[in-house]
Amino acid sequence: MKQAEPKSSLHGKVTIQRGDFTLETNEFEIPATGLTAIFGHSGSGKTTFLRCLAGFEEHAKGQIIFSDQAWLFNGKSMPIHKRQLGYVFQEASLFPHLNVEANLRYGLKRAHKKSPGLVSIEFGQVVEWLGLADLLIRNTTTLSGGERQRVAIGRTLLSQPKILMMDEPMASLDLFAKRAIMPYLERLRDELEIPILYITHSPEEVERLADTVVFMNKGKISSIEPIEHALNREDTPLYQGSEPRSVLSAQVVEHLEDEGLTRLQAGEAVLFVPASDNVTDSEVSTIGSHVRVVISAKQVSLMAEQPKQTSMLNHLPVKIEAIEAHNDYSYLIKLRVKNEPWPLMAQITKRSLKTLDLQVDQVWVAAIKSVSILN
Ligand SMILES: Nc1ncnc2c1ncn2[C@@H]1O[C@H](COP(=O)(O)OP(=O)(O)OP(=O)(O)O)[C@@H](O)[C@H]1O
Repeated sequence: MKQAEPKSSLHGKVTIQRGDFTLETNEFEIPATGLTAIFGHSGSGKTTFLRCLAGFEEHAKGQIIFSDQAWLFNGKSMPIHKRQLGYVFQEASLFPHLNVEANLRYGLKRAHKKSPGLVSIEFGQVVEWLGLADLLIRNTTTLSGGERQRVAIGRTLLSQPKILMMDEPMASLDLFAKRAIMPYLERLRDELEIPILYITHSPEEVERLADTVVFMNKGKISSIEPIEHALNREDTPLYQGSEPRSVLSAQVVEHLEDEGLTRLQAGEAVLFVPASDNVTDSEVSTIGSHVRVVISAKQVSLMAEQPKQTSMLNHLPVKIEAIEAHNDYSYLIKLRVKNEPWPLMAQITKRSLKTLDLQVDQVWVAAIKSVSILN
Protein backbone atom coordinates (compact mmCIF):
# COMPACT_ATOMS: atom_id res chain seq x y z
CA MET A 1 0.00 0.00 0.00
CA LYS A 2 1.24 3.49 -0.81
CA GLN A 3 2.35 5.51 2.24
CA ALA A 4 0.60 8.85 2.79
CA GLU A 5 2.78 11.86 1.85
CA PRO A 6 4.16 13.51 5.00
CA LYS A 7 2.41 16.86 5.56
CA SER A 8 4.60 19.95 5.63
CA SER A 9 3.02 21.44 8.71
CA LEU A 10 2.95 21.29 12.46
CA HIS A 11 -0.01 19.13 13.32
CA GLY A 12 -1.43 16.91 15.99
CA LYS A 13 -3.52 17.01 19.12
CA VAL A 14 -2.41 17.74 22.67
CA THR A 15 -3.73 17.52 26.23
CA ILE A 16 -2.28 18.50 29.58
CA GLN A 17 -3.57 19.17 33.06
CA ARG A 18 -1.93 21.95 35.08
CA GLY A 19 -3.60 22.42 38.45
CA ASP A 20 -7.24 23.33 37.73
CA PHE A 21 -6.47 24.18 34.13
CA THR A 22 -6.88 21.71 31.27
CA LEU A 23 -5.44 22.29 27.83
CA GLU A 24 -7.22 20.02 25.39
CA THR A 25 -6.91 20.83 21.72
CA ASN A 26 -8.80 19.19 18.92
CA GLU A 27 -6.79 18.11 15.84
CA PHE A 28 -4.80 21.15 14.71
CA GLU A 29 -2.74 21.88 11.64
CA ILE A 30 -0.48 24.93 11.52
CA PRO A 31 1.16 25.80 8.17
CA ALA A 32 4.92 25.35 7.97
CA THR A 33 5.33 28.79 6.40
CA GLY A 34 4.88 32.40 7.46
CA LEU A 35 4.01 33.77 10.88
CA THR A 36 1.23 32.15 12.87
CA ALA A 37 -0.07 34.21 15.78
CA ILE A 38 -1.51 32.38 18.79
CA PHE A 39 -4.15 34.76 20.09
CA GLY A 40 -6.42 34.59 23.12
CA HIS A 41 -7.24 36.19 26.45
CA SER A 42 -4.90 35.94 29.38
CA GLY A 43 -5.21 32.45 30.84
CA SER A 44 -6.62 30.89 27.65
CA GLY A 45 -3.62 28.53 27.48
CA LYS A 46 -1.39 30.09 24.80
CA THR A 47 1.87 29.60 26.70
CA THR A 48 0.90 26.12 27.85
CA PHE A 49 0.14 25.15 24.24
CA LEU A 50 3.43 26.52 22.91
CA ARG A 51 5.39 24.88 25.74
CA CYS A 52 3.75 21.56 24.88
CA LEU A 53 4.72 22.01 21.22
CA ALA A 54 8.30 22.80 22.19
CA GLY A 55 8.55 19.82 24.55
CA PHE A 56 8.88 21.74 27.82
CA GLU A 57 5.86 19.98 29.32
CA GLU A 58 6.82 16.41 30.06
CA HIS A 59 3.26 15.43 31.01
CA ALA A 60 1.76 16.48 27.68
CA LYS A 61 -0.18 13.72 25.96
CA GLY A 62 -1.25 13.32 22.36
CA GLN A 63 0.53 13.63 19.08
CA ILE A 64 2.76 16.35 17.67
CA ILE A 65 4.27 15.99 14.21
CA PHE A 66 6.45 18.64 12.60
CA SER A 67 6.96 18.07 8.87
CA ASP A 68 8.16 14.46 8.88
CA GLN A 69 9.40 14.38 12.50
CA ALA A 70 7.35 12.79 15.30
CA TRP A 71 7.86 15.08 18.30
CA LEU A 72 5.27 13.34 20.43
CA PHE A 73 3.95 9.98 19.33
CA ASN A 74 2.75 6.80 21.02
CA GLY A 75 3.74 8.17 24.43
CA LYS A 76 7.30 8.90 23.28
CA SER A 77 8.58 12.45 23.35
CA MET A 78 11.53 13.54 21.21
CA PRO A 79 14.08 15.42 23.37
CA ILE A 80 13.91 19.21 22.92
CA HIS A 81 17.45 19.55 21.57
CA LYS A 82 16.63 17.14 18.74
CA ARG A 83 13.55 19.09 17.64
CA GLN A 84 15.66 21.87 16.07
CA LEU A 85 13.40 24.63 17.31
CA GLY A 86 14.22 28.10 18.52
CA TYR A 87 12.29 29.45 21.53
CA VAL A 88 12.24 33.11 22.55
CA PHE A 89 10.87 33.85 26.03
CA GLN A 90 9.06 36.98 27.26
CA GLU A 91 12.24 38.17 28.98
CA ALA A 92 15.51 37.85 27.09
CA SER A 93 18.20 36.01 29.02
CA LEU A 94 21.60 36.91 27.59
CA PHE A 95 25.04 36.01 28.90
CA PRO A 96 26.08 39.05 30.97
CA HIS A 97 29.82 38.29 30.68
CA LEU A 98 29.75 38.30 26.86
CA ASN A 99 29.17 41.26 24.56
CA VAL A 100 26.43 41.30 21.93
CA GLU A 101 28.56 39.76 19.18
CA ALA A 102 29.77 36.94 21.44
CA ASN A 103 26.18 36.26 22.53
CA LEU A 104 25.14 36.00 18.88
CA ARG A 105 28.11 33.82 17.91
CA TYR A 106 27.31 31.46 20.77
CA GLY A 107 24.15 30.40 18.89
CA LEU A 108 26.14 29.87 15.70
CA LYS A 109 28.83 27.84 17.47
CA ARG A 110 26.25 25.46 18.90
CA ALA A 111 24.72 24.96 15.45
CA HIS A 112 28.12 24.27 13.84
CA LYS A 113 28.88 21.67 16.48
CA LYS A 114 25.58 19.88 15.93
CA SER A 115 25.46 19.85 12.16
CA PRO A 116 28.55 21.34 10.53
CA GLY A 117 27.96 22.67 7.02
CA LEU A 118 24.22 23.06 7.55
CA VAL A 119 24.09 26.74 8.32
CA SER A 120 21.43 28.53 6.30
CA ILE A 121 20.81 31.51 8.59
CA GLU A 122 24.03 33.50 8.54
CA PHE A 123 25.55 35.93 11.03
CA GLY A 124 25.57 38.90 8.63
CA GLN A 125 21.96 38.34 7.63
CA VAL A 126 20.76 38.21 11.23
CA VAL A 127 22.69 41.37 12.09
CA GLU A 128 21.08 43.15 9.15
CA TRP A 129 17.53 41.87 9.67
CA LEU A 130 17.55 42.82 13.34
CA GLY A 131 19.54 46.06 13.00
CA LEU A 132 22.32 44.87 15.33
CA ALA A 133 25.41 46.28 13.58
CA ASP A 134 25.79 49.22 15.97
CA LEU A 135 25.28 47.06 19.03
CA LEU A 136 27.85 44.33 18.39
CA ILE A 137 30.55 45.58 20.77
CA ARG A 138 28.11 46.64 23.48
CA ASN A 139 27.97 44.92 26.83
CA THR A 140 24.56 43.25 27.16
CA THR A 141 23.94 44.86 30.55
CA THR A 142 23.79 48.28 28.84
CA LEU A 143 21.05 47.35 26.36
CA SER A 144 17.44 48.54 26.46
CA GLY A 145 14.65 45.95 26.76
CA GLY A 146 13.91 46.10 23.03
CA GLU A 147 17.59 45.78 22.10
CA ARG A 148 18.01 42.81 24.44
CA GLN A 149 15.04 41.10 22.85
CA ARG A 150 16.44 41.69 19.33
CA VAL A 151 19.77 40.14 20.40
CA ALA A 152 17.96 37.18 22.00
CA ILE A 153 16.00 36.59 18.79
CA GLY A 154 19.21 36.87 16.74
CA ARG A 155 21.04 34.38 18.95
CA THR A 156 18.14 31.94 18.70
CA LEU A 157 18.05 32.26 14.90
CA LEU A 158 21.78 31.62 14.62
CA SER A 159 21.30 28.26 16.31
CA GLN A 160 19.68 27.34 12.94
CA PRO A 161 16.19 26.33 14.07
CA LYS A 162 13.72 24.77 11.65
CA ILE A 163 10.92 26.64 13.42
CA LEU A 164 10.95 29.76 15.61
CA MET A 165 8.61 29.96 18.63
CA MET A 166 8.14 33.26 20.43
CA ASP A 167 6.15 33.70 23.65
CA GLU A 168 5.04 37.35 23.67
CA PRO A 169 8.53 38.69 22.99
CA MET A 170 7.26 42.26 23.45
CA ALA A 171 5.33 41.65 26.68
CA SER A 172 7.83 43.41 28.92
CA LEU A 173 8.42 46.38 26.57
CA ASP A 174 6.76 49.79 26.80
CA LEU A 175 4.67 51.17 23.96
CA PHE A 176 7.55 53.01 22.29
CA ALA A 177 9.87 50.01 22.45
CA LYS A 178 7.09 47.85 21.02
CA ARG A 179 6.62 50.22 18.09
CA ALA A 180 10.36 50.29 17.49
CA ILE A 181 10.79 46.51 17.40
CA MET A 182 7.77 45.82 15.16
CA PRO A 183 9.53 46.56 11.81
CA TYR A 184 12.27 44.06 12.72
CA LEU A 185 9.69 41.35 13.35
CA GLU A 186 8.02 42.20 10.04
CA ARG A 187 11.37 41.84 8.32
CA LEU A 188 11.91 38.40 9.88
CA ARG A 189 8.46 37.30 8.80
CA ASP A 190 9.26 38.34 5.23
CA GLU A 191 12.85 37.08 5.04
CA LEU A 192 12.91 33.86 7.06
CA GLU A 193 12.15 30.64 5.31
CA ILE A 194 11.19 28.87 8.53
CA PRO A 195 7.75 29.12 10.16
CA ILE A 196 7.27 31.40 13.17
CA LEU A 197 4.80 30.78 16.00
CA TYR A 198 4.12 33.96 17.92
CA ILE A 199 2.01 34.34 21.08
CA THR A 200 0.22 37.62 21.56
CA HIS A 201 -2.93 39.06 23.02
CA SER A 202 -2.61 42.25 21.01
CA PRO A 203 -4.91 42.60 17.95
CA GLU A 204 -2.49 45.23 16.54
CA GLU A 205 0.38 42.73 16.53
CA VAL A 206 -1.84 40.14 14.84
CA GLU A 207 -2.90 42.68 12.18
CA ARG A 208 0.63 43.66 11.37
CA LEU A 209 2.50 40.41 11.68
CA ALA A 210 0.35 37.35 11.16
CA ASP A 211 -0.33 35.25 8.08
CA THR A 212 -2.38 32.73 10.09
CA VAL A 213 -4.14 33.02 13.46
CA VAL A 214 -4.74 30.30 16.04
CA PHE A 215 -7.57 31.46 18.31
CA MET A 216 -7.48 30.00 21.83
CA ASN A 217 -10.22 30.08 24.41
CA LYS A 218 -10.42 28.34 27.78
CA GLY A 219 -7.77 25.74 27.02
CA LYS A 220 -9.05 24.91 23.56
CA ILE A 221 -8.21 25.95 20.01
CA SER A 222 -11.43 27.54 18.77
CA SER A 223 -10.19 27.96 15.17
CA ILE A 224 -7.17 28.32 12.90
CA GLU A 225 -7.71 30.85 10.11
CA PRO A 226 -5.84 32.72 7.38
CA ILE A 227 -5.33 36.35 8.44
CA GLU A 228 -7.69 37.89 5.88
CA HIS A 229 -10.52 35.77 7.22
CA ALA A 230 -9.64 36.37 10.86
CA LEU A 231 -9.55 40.13 10.31
CA ASN A 232 -12.73 40.44 8.35
CA ARG A 233 -15.28 38.03 9.72
CA GLU A 234 -17.89 39.93 11.68
CA ASP A 235 -17.67 37.95 14.92
CA THR A 236 -13.88 37.78 14.98
CA PRO A 237 -12.47 37.50 18.52
CA LEU A 238 -9.82 40.06 17.51
CA TYR A 239 -12.08 43.06 17.83
CA GLN A 240 -14.62 42.04 20.44
CA GLY A 241 -16.22 45.25 21.58
CA SER A 242 -14.44 47.51 19.07
CA GLU A 243 -15.70 49.37 16.00
CA PRO A 244 -16.43 47.39 12.80
CA ARG A 245 -13.86 47.80 10.07
CA SER A 246 -12.34 46.14 7.00
CA VAL A 247 -8.72 45.12 6.68
CA LEU A 248 -7.22 44.31 3.29
CA SER A 249 -3.88 43.73 1.64
CA ALA A 250 -2.65 46.20 -0.93
CA GLN A 251 0.46 46.91 -2.93
CA VAL A 252 2.24 50.26 -3.04
CA VAL A 253 2.09 51.32 -6.70
CA GLU A 254 3.11 54.96 -6.96
CA HIS A 255 4.03 58.02 -4.91
CA LEU A 256 2.41 61.18 -6.23
CA GLU A 257 4.86 63.53 -4.62
CA ASP A 258 3.29 66.75 -5.93
CA GLU A 259 -0.03 65.76 -4.44
CA GLY A 260 1.33 64.22 -1.23
CA LEU A 261 -0.43 60.94 -1.95
CA THR A 262 0.47 57.29 -2.30
CA ARG A 263 -1.49 55.11 -4.72
CA LEU A 264 -2.25 51.56 -3.60
CA GLN A 265 -3.71 48.67 -5.51
CA ALA A 266 -5.87 46.15 -3.65
CA GLY A 267 -6.77 43.60 -6.32
CA GLU A 268 -8.79 45.62 -8.80
CA ALA A 269 -9.42 48.45 -6.38
CA VAL A 270 -7.30 51.59 -6.45
CA LEU A 271 -6.92 53.50 -3.17
CA PHE A 272 -5.15 56.74 -2.33
CA VAL A 273 -3.65 57.42 1.10
CA PRO A 274 -1.90 60.54 2.36
CA ALA A 275 1.85 60.10 1.89
CA SER A 276 2.80 62.26 4.86
CA ASP A 277 2.20 59.50 7.42
CA ASN A 278 4.26 57.03 5.48
CA VAL A 279 7.43 58.68 4.27
CA THR A 280 9.55 57.52 7.21
CA ASP A 281 8.39 53.94 6.94
CA SER A 282 10.68 52.14 4.52
CA GLU A 283 8.16 49.40 3.76
CA VAL A 284 5.47 51.87 2.74
CA SER A 285 7.87 54.01 0.77
CA THR A 286 9.07 51.07 -1.34
CA ILE A 287 7.16 50.66 -4.58
CA GLY A 288 5.87 47.10 -4.91
CA SER A 289 5.82 46.36 -1.19
CA HIS A 290 2.72 44.92 0.46
CA VAL A 291 0.88 46.74 3.20
CA ARG A 292 -2.28 46.15 5.22
CA VAL A 293 -4.92 48.80 4.99
CA VAL A 294 -7.70 49.47 7.46
CA ILE A 295 -10.99 51.16 6.65
CA SER A 296 -13.41 51.92 9.47
CA ALA A 297 -17.02 51.01 8.55
CA LYS A 298 -18.08 54.50 9.71
CA GLN A 299 -15.83 56.05 7.07
CA VAL A 300 -17.69 54.37 4.21
CA SER A 301 -20.87 55.82 2.71
CA LEU A 302 -22.89 54.85 -0.35
CA MET A 303 -23.70 56.86 -3.48
CA ALA A 304 -25.94 55.94 -6.38
CA GLU A 305 -23.28 56.66 -9.00
CA GLN A 306 -19.67 57.73 -9.43
CA PRO A 307 -19.50 61.32 -8.19
CA LYS A 308 -18.35 63.83 -10.83
CA GLN A 309 -17.24 66.34 -8.26
CA THR A 310 -16.14 65.33 -4.81
CA SER A 311 -13.28 65.97 -2.44
CA MET A 312 -13.25 62.31 -1.49
CA LEU A 313 -10.39 60.48 -3.18
CA ASN A 314 -11.60 56.95 -2.89
CA HIS A 315 -14.79 55.68 -4.48
CA LEU A 316 -15.29 52.13 -5.65
CA PRO A 317 -18.17 50.36 -7.40
CA VAL A 318 -19.57 47.71 -5.04
CA LYS A 319 -22.37 45.19 -4.75
CA ILE A 320 -24.37 44.77 -1.54
CA GLU A 321 -23.89 41.27 -0.19
CA ALA A 322 -25.60 41.41 3.19
CA ILE A 323 -27.38 43.87 5.46
CA GLU A 324 -27.66 43.41 9.19
CA ALA A 325 -28.64 45.50 12.18
CA HIS A 326 -25.62 46.77 14.12
CA ASN A 327 -27.44 48.56 16.93
CA ASP A 328 -30.76 50.37 17.40
CA TYR A 329 -29.85 53.16 14.98
CA SER A 330 -27.45 51.75 12.45
CA TYR A 331 -26.89 48.89 10.04
CA LEU A 332 -23.76 47.14 8.82
CA ILE A 333 -23.67 46.66 5.06
CA LYS A 334 -21.31 44.05 3.66
CA LEU A 335 -20.09 45.19 0.24
CA ARG A 336 -18.06 43.40 -2.40
CA VAL A 337 -15.67 45.11 -4.81
CA LYS A 338 -15.79 42.94 -7.98
CA ASN A 339 -14.50 39.49 -7.01
CA GLU A 340 -12.12 40.63 -4.31
CA PRO A 341 -11.74 38.16 -1.42
CA TRP A 342 -12.23 40.85 1.27
CA PRO A 343 -15.55 42.44 2.11
CA LEU A 344 -15.81 46.20 2.56
CA MET A 345 -18.00 47.07 5.54
CA ALA A 346 -20.11 50.24 5.68
CA GLN A 347 -22.00 51.48 8.72
CA ILE A 348 -25.17 53.26 7.62
CA THR A 349 -27.90 54.90 9.71
CA LYS A 350 -31.32 53.30 9.87
CA ARG A 351 -32.65 56.40 8.21
CA SER A 352 -30.28 56.14 5.21
CA LEU A 353 -31.09 52.45 4.79
CA LYS A 354 -34.73 53.41 4.48
CA THR A 355 -34.37 56.49 2.28
CA LEU A 356 -31.93 54.81 -0.11
CA ASP A 357 -33.99 51.59 -0.01
CA LEU A 358 -30.83 49.51 0.17
CA GLN A 359 -31.25 45.86 -0.85
CA VAL A 360 -28.96 42.86 -1.27
CA ASP A 361 -27.51 42.52 -4.83
CA GLN A 362 -27.88 46.22 -5.67
CA VAL A 363 -24.87 47.94 -7.18
CA TRP A 364 -23.66 51.17 -5.50
CA VAL A 365 -20.56 53.29 -5.25
CA ALA A 366 -18.74 53.17 -1.89
CA ALA A 367 -17.18 56.51 -1.00
CA ILE A 368 -14.40 56.14 1.54
CA LYS A 369 -13.56 59.14 3.68
CA SER A 370 -10.34 57.82 5.10
CA VAL A 371 -8.03 54.90 4.57
CA SER A 372 -5.03 54.18 6.73
CA ILE A 373 -2.06 51.89 6.51
CA LEU A 374 -1.40 49.65 9.48
CA ASN A 375 2.35 49.48 9.14
N1 LIG B 1 2.47 25.39 36.69
C1 LIG B 1 1.16 25.63 36.75
N2 LIG B 1 0.39 25.08 37.68
C2 LIG B 1 -0.93 25.30 37.73
N3 LIG B 1 -1.61 26.07 36.86
C3 LIG B 1 -0.88 26.65 35.90
C4 LIG B 1 0.53 26.47 35.77
N4 LIG B 1 0.94 27.19 34.73
C5 LIG B 1 -0.14 27.80 34.20
N5 LIG B 1 -1.24 27.47 34.89
C6 LIG B 1 -2.61 27.93 34.64
O1 LIG B 1 -2.93 27.54 33.31
C7 LIG B 1 -3.76 28.52 32.72
C8 LIG B 1 -3.22 28.88 31.34
O2 LIG B 1 -1.99 29.56 31.49
P1 LIG B 1 -1.15 30.07 30.24
O3 LIG B 1 0.06 30.73 30.78
O4 LIG B 1 -0.98 28.95 29.31
O5 LIG B 1 -2.16 31.12 29.59
P2 LIG B 1 -1.88 32.28 28.54
O6 LIG B 1 -3.02 32.29 27.61
O7 LIG B 1 -0.52 32.10 27.97
O8 LIG B 1 -1.93 33.56 29.48
P3 LIG B 1 -1.12 34.97 29.42
O9 LIG B 1 -1.60 35.68 28.18
O10 LIG B 1 -1.56 35.64 30.67
O11 LIG B 1 0.34 34.64 29.40
C9 LIG B 1 -3.85 29.68 33.67
O12 LIG B 1 -5.10 29.61 34.35
C10 LIG B 1 -2.71 29.45 34.61
O13 LIG B 1 -3.02 29.94 35.91
